[in-house]
Amino acid sequence: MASELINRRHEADQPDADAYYPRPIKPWSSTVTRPMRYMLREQRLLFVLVGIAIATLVFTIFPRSTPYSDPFSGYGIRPDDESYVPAFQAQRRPSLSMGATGGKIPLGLKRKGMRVVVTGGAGFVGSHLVDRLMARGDTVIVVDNFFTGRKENVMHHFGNPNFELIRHDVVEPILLEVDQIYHLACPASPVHYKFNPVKTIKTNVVGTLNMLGLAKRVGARFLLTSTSEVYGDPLQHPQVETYWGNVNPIGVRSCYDEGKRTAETLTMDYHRGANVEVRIARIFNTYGPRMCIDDGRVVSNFVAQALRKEPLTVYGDGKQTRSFQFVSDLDTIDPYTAAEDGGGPSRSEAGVAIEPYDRVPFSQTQSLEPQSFEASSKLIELHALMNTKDMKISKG
Ligand SMILES: O=c1ccn([C@@H]2O[C@H](COP(=O)(O)OP(=O)(O)O[C@H]3OC[C@@H](O)[C@H](O)[C@H]3O)[C@@H](O)[C@H]2O)c(=O)[nH]1
Repeated sequence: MASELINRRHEADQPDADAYYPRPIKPWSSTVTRPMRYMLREQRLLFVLVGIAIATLVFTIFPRSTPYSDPFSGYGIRPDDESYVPAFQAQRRPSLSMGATGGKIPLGLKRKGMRVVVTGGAGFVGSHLVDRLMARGDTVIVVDNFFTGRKENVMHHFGNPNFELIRHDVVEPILLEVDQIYHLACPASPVHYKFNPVKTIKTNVVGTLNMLGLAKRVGARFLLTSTSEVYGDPLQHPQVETYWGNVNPIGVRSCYDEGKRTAETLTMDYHRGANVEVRIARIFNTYGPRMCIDDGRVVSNFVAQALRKEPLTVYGDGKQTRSFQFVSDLDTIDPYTAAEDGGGPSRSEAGVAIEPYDRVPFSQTQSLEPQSFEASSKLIELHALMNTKDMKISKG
């Protein structure tokens, strides 16, 4: 009993671990003098002063001259590109470029060309457009997944500091700071777009959504390359831009026809709903250099068969008609800017009507749609269409 009491008293005498004891306050003189003594020891202060002097000297002799660098991604940024001013910087933060110091011309004033992205730019039509934009002095970023596009189509621009090539599928989002977006990415030959129909419509819908989202985000102007196939099997000839078409929604070509129609819808909805500046070009049958020999379209098929001295295969009854144009006409002829009263936003049709194939033997019969596309002989220049100022909006 006694021992128990003794032990308890012992516990009571122990200091309480949780109790708060303020630290003894140091005299103020030691708080000030300790760091000073530290600095003065071993000539540390001298070293600091010499460091400041060297830094001042370096910044005076070599003023800041590197251009703005994109804070978002590594895509397409070149430190040597002084003409590059991101769209959002030019539009929303003008004071940044105007306020650049160091004896150089402010970045915004040195800018020469546009910074543009061309999706599908390694393809047949896209690569010709890229040539045109490069010649104009633009900085061009080509985005292509090389499903039908080929590096050889743009290889002659490799090494040009104004050119960049990115392997990317537009069904995945991409972030680029650009002023203009030319959206061409999609297989265009019936053989190719029917190869994987789900992928084709996904490219048209999701891919176009992604690029429109980009346009909205960076404030870029957007051009959609649509197709004469939005008229389906037209009941009106030639097709005027206000004609809404006659399209089969469940046919084998629907992935492309309806895909492009949806892409047009999305483009207009982004324009009306998000104020994105848009252009839509409905391109008719185009042929020319860089078209693949196995492209599957009628011109390449006929040329390949003629070279091999084989009979030309004409599908169906051979009475179908198309409007054809040489690819350079799409990129070099003076612009026809559409947007007639009641028409969509700068919609244009390109092509010239030709006679049906009435003198070639046909060796193959198959059920086909549509029977004819006829443009009203309007020729457009894609890049000129993109740069038109007028836009008339359909009231329909
Ligand atoms: O070997 C062939 C190939 C095609 N044809 C016929 O020639 C016509 C043209 O066919 P193509 O395959 O060249 O192209 P389509 O006109 O059907 O589609 C094209 O139209 C507009 C563009 O946007 C697209 O690039 C493409 O889909 C069709 O009636 C087709 O049946 C042949 O008679 N023989």
